[in-house]
Amino acid sequence: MTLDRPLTLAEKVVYGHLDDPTTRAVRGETYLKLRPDRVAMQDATAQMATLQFISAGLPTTQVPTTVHCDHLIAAQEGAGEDLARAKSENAEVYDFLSSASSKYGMGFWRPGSGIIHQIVLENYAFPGGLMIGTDSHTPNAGGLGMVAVGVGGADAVDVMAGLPWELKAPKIIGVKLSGKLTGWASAKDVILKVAGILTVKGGTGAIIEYFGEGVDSLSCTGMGTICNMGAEIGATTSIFPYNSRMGDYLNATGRQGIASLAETYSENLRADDSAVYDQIIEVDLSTLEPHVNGPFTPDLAHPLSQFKAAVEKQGWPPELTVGLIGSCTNSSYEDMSRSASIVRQALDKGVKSKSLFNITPGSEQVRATIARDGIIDTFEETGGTVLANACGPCIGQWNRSDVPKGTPNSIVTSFNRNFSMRNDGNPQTHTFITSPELVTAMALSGRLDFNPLTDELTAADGSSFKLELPKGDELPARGYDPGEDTFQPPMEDASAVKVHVDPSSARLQLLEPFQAWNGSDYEDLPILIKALGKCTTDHISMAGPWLKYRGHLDNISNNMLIGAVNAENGEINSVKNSLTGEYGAVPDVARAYKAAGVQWVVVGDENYGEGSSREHAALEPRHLGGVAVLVRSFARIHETNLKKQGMLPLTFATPEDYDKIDPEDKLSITGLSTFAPGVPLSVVVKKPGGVTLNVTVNHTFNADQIEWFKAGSALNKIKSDLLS
Ligand SMILES: O=C(O)C[C@@](O)(C[N+](=O)[O-])C(=O)O
Ligand code: SF4
Repeated sequence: MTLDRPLTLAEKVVYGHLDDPTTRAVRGETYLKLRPDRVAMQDATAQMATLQFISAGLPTTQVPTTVHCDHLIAAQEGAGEDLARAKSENAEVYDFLSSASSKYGMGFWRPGSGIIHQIVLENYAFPGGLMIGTDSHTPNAGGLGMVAVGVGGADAVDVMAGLPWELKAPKIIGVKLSGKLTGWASAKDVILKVAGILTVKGGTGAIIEYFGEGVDSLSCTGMGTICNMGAEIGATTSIFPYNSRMGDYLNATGRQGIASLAETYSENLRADDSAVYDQIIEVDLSTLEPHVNGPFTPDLAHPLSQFKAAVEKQGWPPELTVGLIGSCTNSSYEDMSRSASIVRQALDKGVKSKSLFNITPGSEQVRATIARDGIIDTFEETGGTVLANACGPCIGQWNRSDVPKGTPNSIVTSFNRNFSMRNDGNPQTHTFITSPELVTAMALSGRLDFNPLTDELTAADGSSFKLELPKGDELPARGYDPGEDTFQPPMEDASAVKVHVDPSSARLQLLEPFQAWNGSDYEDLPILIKALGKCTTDHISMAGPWLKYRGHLDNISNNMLIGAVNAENGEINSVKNSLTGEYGAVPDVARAYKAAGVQWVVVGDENYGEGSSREHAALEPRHLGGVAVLVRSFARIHETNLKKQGMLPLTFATPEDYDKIDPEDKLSITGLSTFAPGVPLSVVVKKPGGVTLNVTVNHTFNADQIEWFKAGSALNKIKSDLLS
């Protein structure tokens, strides 16, 4: 690609992976066909991706691919017991993924290995690379200078099948970092602040690229934290330029060769001096203070100095029931060692954690190293519970027993999301996000409004003391201890391997192809639900106890939209069946429509489908008879997932038109016979009294994607192309 302009780093990496190097890319407009270097899938999304790969009848993956078992391990007693229980409870799913990995040439990281994004950083990420992952926090690898993008399983299938991966050329938002972190501030606070500035939809369609002298004051894993949480502002991904901190991390994790290549070609691993950004945000690290974000949304940012007042004013429960450090966002050696230094200070004063305190190491390597270095002992000495190397409470895999469901309470985590009900299924749990260091300090005090910069703790002898600044090693001084080898490499000859799906299984179900479009407009469709306000993928396809059904489309569809707020009555999981006039659970009403041969639509608000890459949020409405989702705006991944599954993601040309539609209206989607890129469609809204109004709706389909819709799904199109 010959370009007559200076390039940002993100463009250098993206355009360097074009299928056709002559493509001329226009940011925000051109659909790029790209060739990723790698695919990573976590066990809760890999099942459906693998089932789609199997249904396409493809022989083996064409691109290096790994499967990571990290989401299905429920936290209850602690690492050993929880992992043993998970291996027993999830044996069927692990066997399916393990055998499919062998059969289709994928590496398999067994349960206990660690969280996908930490494993990727430790083993596979490299500066200048491009990868996709079936998890929205895939961007964590931006901490090693990679363009790493979260996608739905169907996108992964494209790449595993040897097809190019399609991405609309992103805008590039620059974040210029100056100064150096001081005091209690950490890398986490950079993204907590940026989230407050950009909000949960501010990064949609954009790559966030960090630059400036402040970059060099951040550790590699700290840069990973910042990139990881870029998913919370809807960013396609985030990326840092190559620097010595990345080199140090690559050397510490046995990748000296990559480090030396990156040093040699570092010019290509940073933006050109006069690169142009679509927007620039400046953050002075020297004045950056710690932040606490929440509750219920990751962009509700509170500088620590203002948080105590906010807790009081808002009436959030000030007692801190549980502090949790870890998750893919903050579970590095540096995170653990800095947190342990705070615990140690308190223990030396005879003070243990007043709140329950849970710790999830990011990987077996981190666990083994912090165990060797006495850090686990320190956590356990203060009463902490070290959980399995897994997602656990972050995704609701938490058999929580300290607080009855429905009880208002506050927890604080070093995670990346805090949506309602996400961690423990309790809508009254107020989850706040901050750095692991601050989580630890708050847990020691037992209070949500504890500020270590101003407040004191009481020592065992009754004296008061202030916590000193956290101290920790960015990398283990004695090197990493790899711990147990939990990796199953791809098999050389997998011809004898059988992938078995029991037809009577409750957790795995082979997929049936979706029906092709019938060539007609959609007439007088009922609105299954008009969702009000925030409707994330956790609202559309809840995780937690539903994670066990992620490989069984019909069973998991019983959680469809049960967390969405019905604009008609302000309730969740209660909608009117327009055939009977009775109210019922959303999935039940959808099944009643399907049984009656009635197709339906969903109406939604801003940033619909925010959050996870779980394509179940698109597969489920498709499976239960939905044909379109009409909203004010979409989150990127979810909009693509809806297209991939043959649904119509549509947006109001006039956002205020959302208010003109009432739940009992009937919608007709017209103009489909001339469905074309850039040509809006028209929705005829019929009110119960017979009044009708026309609403113009937009879409972002390109010509290829319109073929997905006509074929019934992208997979149907792939199969027909492969067979032709
Ligand atoms: O949906 C899941 O499988 C859990 C997940 O890791 C997915 N995600 O972020 O894309 C998450 O954090 O929501
Ligand atoms: S955000 Fe939570 S659930 Fe998702 S990958 Fe990270 S640790 Fe796992």
